[in-house]
Amino acid sequence: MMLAAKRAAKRLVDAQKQTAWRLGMSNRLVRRQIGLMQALEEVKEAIAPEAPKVNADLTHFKAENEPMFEYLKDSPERKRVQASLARLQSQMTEVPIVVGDQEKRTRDFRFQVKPFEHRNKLAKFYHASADIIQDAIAVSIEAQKEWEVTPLEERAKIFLRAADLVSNKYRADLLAATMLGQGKTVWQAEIDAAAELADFLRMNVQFALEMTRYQPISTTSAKNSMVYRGLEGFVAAVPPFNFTAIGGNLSAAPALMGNVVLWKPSDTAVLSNYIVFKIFQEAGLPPGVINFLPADGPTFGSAVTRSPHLGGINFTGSVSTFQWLWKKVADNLNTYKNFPRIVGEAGGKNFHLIHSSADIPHAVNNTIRSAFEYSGQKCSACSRAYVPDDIWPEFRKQLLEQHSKIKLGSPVEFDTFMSAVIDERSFERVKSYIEHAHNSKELKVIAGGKTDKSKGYFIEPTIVDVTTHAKDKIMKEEIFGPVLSIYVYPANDMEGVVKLVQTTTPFSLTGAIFAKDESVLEMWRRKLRFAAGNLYINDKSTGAVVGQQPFGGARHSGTNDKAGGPHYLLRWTSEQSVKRGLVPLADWKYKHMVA
Ligand SMILES: NC(=O)c1ccc[n+]([C@@H]2O[C@H](COP(=O)([O-])OP(=O)(O)OC[C@H]3O[C@@H](n4cnc5c(N)ncnc54)[C@H](O)[C@@H]3O)[C@@H](O)[C@H]2O)c1
Ligand SMILES: N[C@@H](CCC=O)C(=O)O
Repeated sequence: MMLAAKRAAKRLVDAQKQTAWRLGMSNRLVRRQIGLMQALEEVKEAIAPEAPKVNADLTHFKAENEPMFEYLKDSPERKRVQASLARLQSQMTEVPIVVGDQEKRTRDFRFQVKPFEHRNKLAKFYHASADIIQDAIAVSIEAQKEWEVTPLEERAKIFLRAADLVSNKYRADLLAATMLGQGKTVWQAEIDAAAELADFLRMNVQFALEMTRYQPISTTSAKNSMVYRGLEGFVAAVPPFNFTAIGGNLSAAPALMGNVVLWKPSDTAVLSNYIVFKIFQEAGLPPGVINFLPADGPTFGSAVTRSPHLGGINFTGSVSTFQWLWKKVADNLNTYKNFPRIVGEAGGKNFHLIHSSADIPHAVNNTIRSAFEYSGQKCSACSRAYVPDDIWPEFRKQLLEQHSKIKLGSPVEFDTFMSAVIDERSFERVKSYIEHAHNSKELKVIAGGKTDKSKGYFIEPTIVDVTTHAKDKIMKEEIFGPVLSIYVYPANDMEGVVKLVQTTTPFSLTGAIFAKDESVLEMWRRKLRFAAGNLYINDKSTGAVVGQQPFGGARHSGTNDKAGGPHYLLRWTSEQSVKRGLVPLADWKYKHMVA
């Protein structure tokens, strides 16, 4: 692209020189002026983000992880994001409900605010009523007739085009909406709304093509085949607020496999999710395949679980919401045409387990990042750490030193490391855990601990020493905020600490072990086999990359269907086995029956 830009710029300069030289020669001047304008167009095209390109032949399609920008000072990518930030902040975007090709608005409107300046409204959106949700079900079932029989390659091309729009044309807007609406710093927005989203869209295409390549064995007497159908009915996609990419994936992955979808975005991520939805439209997704339905959670949950057409639920969020939905499905089981597929990724209480042989600065830096990046609002965030007493004094010193350098502030300032938590409900919940730590004789707040919601929902990165109380609720329950609790264990009690990690919480999402001693790593790996769906060795518990660390946990952390992995799409297809007989049957009797 740089070469093209240089060439176009040179043509522009040449055209300008010649224009000046020929000034006064009117007919040539006109031609020159035309040349000048053409050259200007070329420059604009060359410096603009690349236009989407989709390979027409997908036979050997292999997806690659999206390269990431760093947003250094004065870089073109930072300027693009700054322009998008300025634009989105200067207006209030209106987000309609979209059912089929119809935009809808209701009297029940709300505003999405910036978590770090909650008086500022970013978007106005409308909640869909139960009637609109019913309409959307009917529209989607109608759309399914054509979409489900559209060849996979055709569906795939739409999502590949969408991925290119994410990587290029709308990258800056997606980042800006995620920064302003969900309070992410530019880097956190880049890994989510650009890289992870583009990766989900492309990798899912590769996985779908690979999966559907499987065909059963045929013989001389029968030709066998496998048909990869969508589910009969619609899929309800219900994402959380914290990852723009998850909204895109929960809706696009089922749609890629021939399903129709009702996508209910989170109220606190509605703007970024709407941009993703618009990208799907621009990429060519037919109306009604994915319907965009901001709504009150229980209203949406009740409406979709009441419908006989419910084919599946693709959920990510808290355990309590997931359990609520599952119970509703159980209550309505007799009304469904099919057993709905239920995929749910839920919360975590993720651990960093550190050994005496660990590289201390490495473990400290990883713990700071995992516990506090995006204010601890990742399902994978480290919120409990186990440090042996023989290295604790040094570990503590380094941890507090690094902690003191963290900047808590507005995410639109590029030196900010973490910003406000998402909303007042979350602020109050996290604050209650910090107050519990302040008030408990057994817990000691050793860093942070202050909160302030006057301007934004700010909570200091907080570190709690749980000293003797390894099973305090602060070590057990998901907090989903910037609170790290540390238990200092006797270095010689390796069995004891492993048991604590295993049994303290009902979750099993992510966990990290830090040691240089290989025998310890091996032993911990074996003993913690069921303690984490994603286990990290000498690396932090956050930051799973699509196609590299397929993501998900078991126990109360979810159904562990591994988004970003090759098997996820199996949940969104209902296979049909077809046998075609090739040889006429001349006699119904078996050979052993004939004398
Ligand atoms: N395991 C994972 O992959 C993963 C990834 C991201 C987030 N999470 C989890 O998500 C949670 C944070 O997200 P959140 O606060 O948005 O979660 P949440 O459970 O409050 O909400 C999730 C979604 O469910 C909707 N909802 C709420 N009640 C509903 C109901 N009765 N019926 C239908 N929908 C309903 C919400 O509006 C939202 O869209 C944390 O627990 C975190 O660990 C898990
Ligand atoms: N992809 C994320 C997990 C999503 C949960 O919030 C990570 O691994 O950090």
